[in-house]
Amino acid sequence: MQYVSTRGSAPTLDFAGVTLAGLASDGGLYVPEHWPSFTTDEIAAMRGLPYAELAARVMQPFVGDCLTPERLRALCEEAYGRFSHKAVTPLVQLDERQWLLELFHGPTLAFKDVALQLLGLLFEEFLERDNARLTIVGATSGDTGSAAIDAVAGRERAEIFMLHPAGRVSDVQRRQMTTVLAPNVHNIAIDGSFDDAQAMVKRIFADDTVTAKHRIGAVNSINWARLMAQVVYYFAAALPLGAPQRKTAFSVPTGNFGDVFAGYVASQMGLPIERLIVATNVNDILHRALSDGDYSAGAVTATAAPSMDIQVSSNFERLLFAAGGRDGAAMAQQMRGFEADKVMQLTNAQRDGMAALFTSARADDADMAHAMRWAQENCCQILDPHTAIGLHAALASDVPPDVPVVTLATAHPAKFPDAVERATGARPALPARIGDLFAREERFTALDGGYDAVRAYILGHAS
Ligand SMILES: Cc1ncc(COP(=O)(O)O)c(C=O)c1O
Ligand SMILES: N[C@@H](CCOP(=O)(O)O)C(=O)O
Repeated sequence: MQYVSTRGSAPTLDFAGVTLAGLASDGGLYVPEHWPSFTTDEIAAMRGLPYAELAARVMQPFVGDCLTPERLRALCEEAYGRFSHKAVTPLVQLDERQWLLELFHGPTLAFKDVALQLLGLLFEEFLERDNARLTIVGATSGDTGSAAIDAVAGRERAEIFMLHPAGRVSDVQRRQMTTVLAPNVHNIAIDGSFDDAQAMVKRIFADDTVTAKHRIGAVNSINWARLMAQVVYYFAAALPLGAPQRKTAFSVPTGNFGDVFAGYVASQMGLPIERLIVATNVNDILHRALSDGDYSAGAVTATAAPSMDIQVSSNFERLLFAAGGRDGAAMAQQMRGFEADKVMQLTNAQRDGMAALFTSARADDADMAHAMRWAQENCCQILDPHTAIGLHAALASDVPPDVPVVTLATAHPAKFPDAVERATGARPALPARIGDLFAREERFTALDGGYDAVRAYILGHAS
């Protein structure tokens, strides 16, 4: 399998190449040059497989000959062996048609672990092969940071610089990052929003002084391997609900559009998906883009679901490219316009390409709290704020009544105890394995000098 950039002018790479490259050199995002697909019989034969085996089967076409099937399976077994639930991503029934897909049983309690546990191993594999080192630069609104740090801490060939917006992640999220004291981990609190942090990361990739000295890598969902690993759990959820004979709908709490784009990829591979519901908080650029074609970024508003406090939604570019006819030159021009003005109108082709599969909904903090209470009162389930936004959208959707609706439960409620307690009166406890989180020493550097300060810090500390 070869990968092409959404902006058309970066070199074509194989899977190992895109995994280590992260962002394409023309500023675009890598996507497979075509979507591999499974037949109905091949999908039916996946039913009942252990998660690691299912993962290897779904991902093999993307990996191509960069890993043997046996090696890919071994890496999946190692990655998913660290999850605290044997099913890895268990399905929980809420009522006759509503389901939750619990994606938070990994080491850092959010869906990011599903991809990042594997990505850490893939980095090691490919860096060993090239006898190379990688300087990872990432941005987080709370969950990618800890999952990436857990996956990379202590590794020989990689170091990580993780930028988070100061004061805009929960205390648990911050401590999950800043209490990891491994020498190859550098936490940086920036003065700004997640969007500012993400823009700095993209600038680092384009900064010749930095890239001349260090090979820069990505752990954010700009890295194709992140999305590839997330495709798997759409299969894991749909198979027990009747796929490939029966369709499933998914409601996906969305910020950077990685998780829901993985659902789009699953549908392109032949998984029968009735609908992908894009659920946003009041930072609703994606809801506006999908409902009336207006992709214009305003200021980021802080909400009770801080990981989705995002206005510039990186992976939307992958959907615009795929749904709009795969025209790299046009995409580059459209994105240059957006980067300059923060305003973009979707083309008719792009809107038509999305209309059949995607709908969207927006939830404010009151809607979120209402959904949390619904789950608590009707199903004895305590949800985290992001999952509750997904459930709000699922309950409000007009999916046909015979189609099961699966909400992706993207984080453990204990990551957001204050918001959960405010909405439900229940204060979720941290799982025992991180029960001492608030007693651990924290280490991070606060930088308020914008891009130049971050760049100088990385240049001064990268080995
Ligand atoms: C808990 C949680 N839910 C949902 C999201 C949104 O996922 P995505 O950015 O892939 O759209 C995030 C962050 O990205 C998150 O951390
Ligand atoms: N919500 C994310 C934001 C970064 O998204 P990513 O999927 O592109 O890494 C976070 O928790 O950091």
